[in-house]
Amino acid sequence: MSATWAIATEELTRTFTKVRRRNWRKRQAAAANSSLSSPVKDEGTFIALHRINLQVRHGELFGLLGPNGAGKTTLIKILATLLSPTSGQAWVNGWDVVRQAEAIRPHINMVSGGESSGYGILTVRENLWLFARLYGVPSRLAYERIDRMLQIVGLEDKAQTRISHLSTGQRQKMNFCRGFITDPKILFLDEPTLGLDVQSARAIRTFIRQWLQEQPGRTILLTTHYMAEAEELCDRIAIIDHGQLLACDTPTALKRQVQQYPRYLIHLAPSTDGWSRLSQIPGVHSLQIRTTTATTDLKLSLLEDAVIGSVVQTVVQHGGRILSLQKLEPTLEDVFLELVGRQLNDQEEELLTAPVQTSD
Ligand SMILES: Nc1ncnc2c1ncn2[C@@H]1O[C@H](COP(=O)(O)OP(=O)(O)OP(=O)(O)O)[C@@H](O)[C@H]1O
Repeated sequence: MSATWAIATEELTRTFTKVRRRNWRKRQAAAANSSLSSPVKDEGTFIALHRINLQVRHGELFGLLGPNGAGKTTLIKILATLLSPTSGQAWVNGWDVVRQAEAIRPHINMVSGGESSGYGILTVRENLWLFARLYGVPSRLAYERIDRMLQIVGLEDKAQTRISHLSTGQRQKMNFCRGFITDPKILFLDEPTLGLDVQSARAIRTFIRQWLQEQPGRTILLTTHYMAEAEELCDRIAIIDHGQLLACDTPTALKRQVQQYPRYLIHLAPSTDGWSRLSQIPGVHSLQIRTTTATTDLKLSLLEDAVIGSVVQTVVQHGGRILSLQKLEPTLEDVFLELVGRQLNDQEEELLTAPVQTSD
């Protein structure tokens, strides 16, 4: 495969062997007392990645979105040459991840949210300098980059602090800096803003964009649980679940896939009137009614935008007091729900996907 793509995979598959540990200790003891060299294991195979075909362009910010256990980290580890595929192939900058791992490594870097890398007795600045030197970055340039990065993530006052004295979030910020000080051509960011406060996460997102714009050709593969983050940052997004690639496109194109009809949400002052009559209006495709103590919410899907006029008229004629009316644009959450069958972030659940309580 030529270097046309920053990252490419073909039928990439990774399985893990499941070892059932029933009676493990008993069997170990039995083996120790017998001529058997090791206990017998019941084994099964678990498919973490199944025939993934993916192409990421040079200069792209490409997102991997998927629930826990979807296979995101496994994919990143294979691309970062830390794990071998079971079958299929993968290339980074045109090099094969198995046969040409040595060629790939100087040009990539990887940051995993929540990792605890580094040497506790060294300070933040010393740790980062050490990593930069391992990649052959000249000492002065390394210090320049370190100081810039620490400033960007707001960690400059901790530069001389031993990393064993850092909080989890501060350590995460340091790891983020580590990813950039080697100026990689291709960077793997696995949940880079996991657990960070809102302001720090925003600063990191701004920097990621800026870093890509500074020099064309740099590529980032990012995994995140945060839909808004994926939507804000990524040029294209791949949605994976149970090791399978379910969709891959720009956020706009993905959202277009799930919205067939224009949708509207009307908040009414609480009322008990028979709003199900709205579904009789020509052009109303579907209607959901949800009643809370504060409002009666009508979610409508219409054959065309013009129908909203008749809906409003009917509501007013029947004494409905409209508190607000909004057109609902599809979100990545809708796409995810449609493809995966459940939400990525339960806490982000909103009216759009909440069960309809009544339909009077
Ligand atoms: N070394 C391993 N041995 C056995 N199973 C593994 C191993 N590594 C990962 N798995 C399994 O492979 C599946 C995919 O894991 P992976 O870490 O890639 O998911 P993920 O999408 O990154 O999830 P998360 O969002 O929770 O980090 C999981 O079911 C996991 O239990």
